[in-house]
Amino acid sequence: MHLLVCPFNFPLLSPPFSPNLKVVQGIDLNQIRGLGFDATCSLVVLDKQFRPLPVNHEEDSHRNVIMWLDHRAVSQVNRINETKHSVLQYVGGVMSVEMQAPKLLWLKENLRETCWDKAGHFFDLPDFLSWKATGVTARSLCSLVCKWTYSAERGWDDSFWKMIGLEDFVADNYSKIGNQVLPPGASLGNGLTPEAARDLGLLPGIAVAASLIDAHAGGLGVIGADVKGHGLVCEGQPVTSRLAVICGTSSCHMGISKDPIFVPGVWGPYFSAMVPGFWLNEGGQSITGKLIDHMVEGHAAFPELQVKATARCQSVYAYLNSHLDLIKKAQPVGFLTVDLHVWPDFHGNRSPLADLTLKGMVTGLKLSQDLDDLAILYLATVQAIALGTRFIIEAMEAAGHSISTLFLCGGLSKNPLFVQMHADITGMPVVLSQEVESVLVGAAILGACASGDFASVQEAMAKMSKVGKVVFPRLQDKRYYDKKYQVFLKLVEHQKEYLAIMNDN
Ligand SMILES: Nc1ncnc2c1ncn2[C@@H]1O[C@H](COP(=O)(O)OP(=O)(O)O)[C@@H](O)[C@H]1O
Ligand SMILES: O=C(CO)[C@H](O)[C@H](O)COP(=O)(O)O
Repeated sequence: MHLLVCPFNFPLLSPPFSPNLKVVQGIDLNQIRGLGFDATCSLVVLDKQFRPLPVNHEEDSHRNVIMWLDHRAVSQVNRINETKHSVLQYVGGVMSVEMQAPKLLWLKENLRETCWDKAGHFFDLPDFLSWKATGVTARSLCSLVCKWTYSAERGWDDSFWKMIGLEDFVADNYSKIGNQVLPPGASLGNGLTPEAARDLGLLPGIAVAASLIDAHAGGLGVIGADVKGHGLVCEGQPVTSRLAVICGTSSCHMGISKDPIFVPGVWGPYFSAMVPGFWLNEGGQSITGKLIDHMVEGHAAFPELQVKATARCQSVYAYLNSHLDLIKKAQPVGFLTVDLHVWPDFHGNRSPLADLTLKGMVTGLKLSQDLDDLAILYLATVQAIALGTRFIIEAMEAAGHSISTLFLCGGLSKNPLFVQMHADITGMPVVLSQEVESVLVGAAILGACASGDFASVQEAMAKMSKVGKVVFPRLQDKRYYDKKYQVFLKLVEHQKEYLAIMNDN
């Protein structure tokens, strides 16, 4: 049996459906039984005839997607948060500017005639993809619960939409944002339409699953693996002791529980939004991989790094890691940042502070800007991201989670330094999957459920997620990282003090 996975981790224009067909090269198409989608939670806007509508003042309908990390709707989200509506309890107490309600309100307030009045369908990107494949407009419970304030138990809350000025959705029974909701992995309609099959180079009628947001697919892809024989504390413990960390452009920290846990500043609790029957809390850092790229590529020594890495046929990150090994001498590599500290919120803080006004900070810069400086700044950035993970875990544990093991996936999990720093700084073992692209495993799990090959998502998770490597923390370095963490917390405290000084009249 082969399962096709189609990840779309980027916003795309509505038509045409432009897949990467390499994934099925050399495979007998008759063996492809199910198709699952995951994508970032970007907002796709279509008119009543399903044609793209512009989400910009230039009226360019080729740009009909508001990307997840777009922070245009700051005023709208502030007003939504001021309502203190009870649905906000289920998004960590504070709605993020990256969710869909503020973006929708922005469209209504800013592009009334060119977009809002003409709009027929607002989709989360994963739901757009499953609609495009099947013609079925049903939404996934995952996207609606996590980004649109839908409750798995109570459905839409009319009073919320009325209170924030989007009563339009209530009046038409939510037809534009979804009034048919299916659990991730449920089979959609008659499967792949002939038109989509032609576009994708697949056979019509294969099962297509209700989709997942990318981070949630990553969570499914890793969290249920059988860990026997790896010497892990989580062996024999409930799955709720595992935290899936999906780290790519951003990082998402997915923890599950049997009962709802309210963690201030951490999204959720969301019922059945990832693993059916479990509540999900989702911590996050809005930029992580993007921040590392930004720090490295913006440094004066980057051109020299590129030349040297290319000469060795290495990625810049592999080169930097080996360079750090050279300059560390006898000490552990992490100790190179004793006087260089980074606060990583260059795009605001998602969790646990839920403060989009926070900015990045670096302290300890010198006049020199050579390759050693670049490598050490890169290390301090990686450490800052790992310290941010520790900050999120502490908030989750203070609220009732009990986490013992991290399961990492996403582009950053290919970086051994990033993985080791997460182990050392959190003090927890890090499990990497056999399949590096675990987000795709999550999408394949959906396809396998839709095709009926597995009776439940849990069964598919247990069979399809596999442990690869385990990285243990260097506990002898704990004292050093505890001190780094103390400085980390001071940085944000100081940033708030600066703001207070500047705002004092
Ligand atoms: N081989 C690698 N070594 C180190 N870092 C990597 C590697 N590949 C990707 N990355 C990092 O991962 C990030 C992208 O992760 P990815 O999961 O592909 O992104 P997305 O979240 O957008 O799907 C990049 O920003 C980069 O910092
Ligand atoms: O909010 C999300 C998950 O809930 C986004 O989809 C996610 O953070 C985007 O991630 P990336 O660009 O790293 O794939």
